[in-house]
Amino acid sequence: MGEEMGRLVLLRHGESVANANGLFTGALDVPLTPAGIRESLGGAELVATAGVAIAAIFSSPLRRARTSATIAAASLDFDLEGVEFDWRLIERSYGALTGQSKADVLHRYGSQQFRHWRRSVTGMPPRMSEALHRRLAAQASFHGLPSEALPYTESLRDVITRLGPFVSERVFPRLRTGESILLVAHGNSLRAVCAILDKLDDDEIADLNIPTGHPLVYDFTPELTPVARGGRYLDEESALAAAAEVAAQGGT
Ligand SMILES: O=C(O)[C@@H](CO)OP(=O)(O)O
Repeated sequence: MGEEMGRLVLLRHGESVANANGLFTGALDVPLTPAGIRESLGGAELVATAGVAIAAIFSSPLRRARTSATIAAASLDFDLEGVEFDWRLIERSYGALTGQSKADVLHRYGSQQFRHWRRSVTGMPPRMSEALHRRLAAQASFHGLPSEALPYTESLRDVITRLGPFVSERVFPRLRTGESILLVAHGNSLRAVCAILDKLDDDEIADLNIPTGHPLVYDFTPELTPVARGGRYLDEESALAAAAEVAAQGGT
């Protein structure tokens, strides 16, 4: 039965400089750290070893995802020119929190507000200033993208809304024809993809954390329901330990 359906592999970019410094990143266009480069390579090698024949790679156009997608393409012997970029995979806009220290925000506003902004479905960080918006829009990765690619702030619900059409227009049709896909994106844009695939409720979304560099594989029934809810990490034990570390960022 489900054998002819393609597989979907979700890969969060490797550790970025902002991740390493404990900053809210969102639309900040930061590079990977050396450890993040190694993580991306390790993640791609796991996909290659698992024998998933990737027919399409979609990536967020932000630098940290682009680098990870490039590393993955090279390890999977996938034509670099064939990597497709889609702005809808960009990280959730963290509004005025962009670039701020998670520990400072936690200290200033308390754990309830911190978790509401960071993990709830409806929580919206305060809107960013015009000056910050101008500075972020001027980053090279945003050149040529539509204005919707850089909202002044965003809830996870907004990210789910922008990714719904991406999943139904670009992902599902290829899975139906048996093509396997690699999606390279960000912690919160991938949480939104999981929310769509698994039809997660608000509490499940709030508890979901995606670690950097660990491939998460979904297999589907012909009705495009995940065979295993939540998918399966190729390196389950270390991925779950890394997800717990993400959950604890900022001291929560
Ligand atoms: O800072 C961010 O943009 C995200 C992902 O790196 O962090 P968080 O896990 O706190 O949502």
